[in-house]
Amino acid sequence: MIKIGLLGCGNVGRIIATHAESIQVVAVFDIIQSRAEELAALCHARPYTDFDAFMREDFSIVVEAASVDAVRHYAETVLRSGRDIILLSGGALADEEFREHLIEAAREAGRKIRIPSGAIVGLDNFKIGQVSPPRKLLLRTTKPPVSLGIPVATRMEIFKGLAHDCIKQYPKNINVAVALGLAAGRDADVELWVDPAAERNIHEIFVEGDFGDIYVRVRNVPSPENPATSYMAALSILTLLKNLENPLVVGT
Ligand SMILES: NC(=O)C1=CN([C@@H]2O[C@H](COP(=O)(O)OP(=O)(O)OC[C@H]3O[C@@H](n4cnc5c(N)ncnc54)[C@H](OP(=O)(O)O)[C@@H]3O)[C@@H](O)[C@H]2O)C=CC1
Ligand SMILES: O=C([O-])CC(=O)C(=O)O
Repeated sequence: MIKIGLLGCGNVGRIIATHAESIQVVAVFDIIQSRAEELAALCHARPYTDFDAFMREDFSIVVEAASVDAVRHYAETVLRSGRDIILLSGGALADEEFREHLIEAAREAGRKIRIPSGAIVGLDNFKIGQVSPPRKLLLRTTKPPVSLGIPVATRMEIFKGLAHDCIKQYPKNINVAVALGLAAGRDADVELWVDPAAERNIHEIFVEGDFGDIYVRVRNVPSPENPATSYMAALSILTLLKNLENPLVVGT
């Protein structure tokens, strides 16, 4: 059974801890002690607020479900300790210098950085953009006011621009845009909308290239404990973990 260390004991961390069937959560880490203790009790793991002590535990993979800042602070140490890392806050990799540095650390340590599809779908075949660059790559995200923490009376566009700028302003809401760009091999254009009529977190992806065109719409149920985060993002991590050691690999 794969042993994991869980970095971040919030909404996604809790879903992973309560659905950990094909994995063993050995240790959990959060800056808030009560959260770490509560989650550890759920999955019979050991709780830590001291990162160095957490890292002394016996696990082979760290699952990050914390924040863009946490990735910047801890990811390199994880890789250099000889562990793989799964990043849900993949928006941290929008910073090209940091990204290259982290990839180099992974290469030197012989480890892997994994970015799950998270709250969108189809990341595997958006990778065709690395072979045949798309003419258009746009993510239009629409969330309810509660997800963005922006109370509005009517539908409003709150950002239009490139993913690497959007993630700086909305680090808890648009990691998906950075993941899409990393898959497709170029920064994605982003429109971020807040809509009081929306009950779900909606991600629409538009791609055009030599292959033809794609339109994907995902209508995600917000997580009850953190409406900014779609429930599907947690399921995506659980699925990645379930398949890590499966000899049958489905998808590009
Ligand atoms: N790629 C994707 O498709 C998606 C990515 N995400 C991202 O996944 C991450 C987790 O989501 P979710 O569980 O809903 O978020 P939560 O805010 O519910 O949980 C995150 C937890 O990690 C803690 N934390 C934050 N920074 C650090 C740090 N530097 N060191 C230790 N603990 C830290 C938080 O503490 P505190 O509350 O005090 O900050 C909180 O307890 C977020 O960054 C989110 O934006 C979410 C959905 C989709
Ligand atoms: O969960 C979502 O819908 C997307 C999200 O928060 C993110 O990418 O950070």
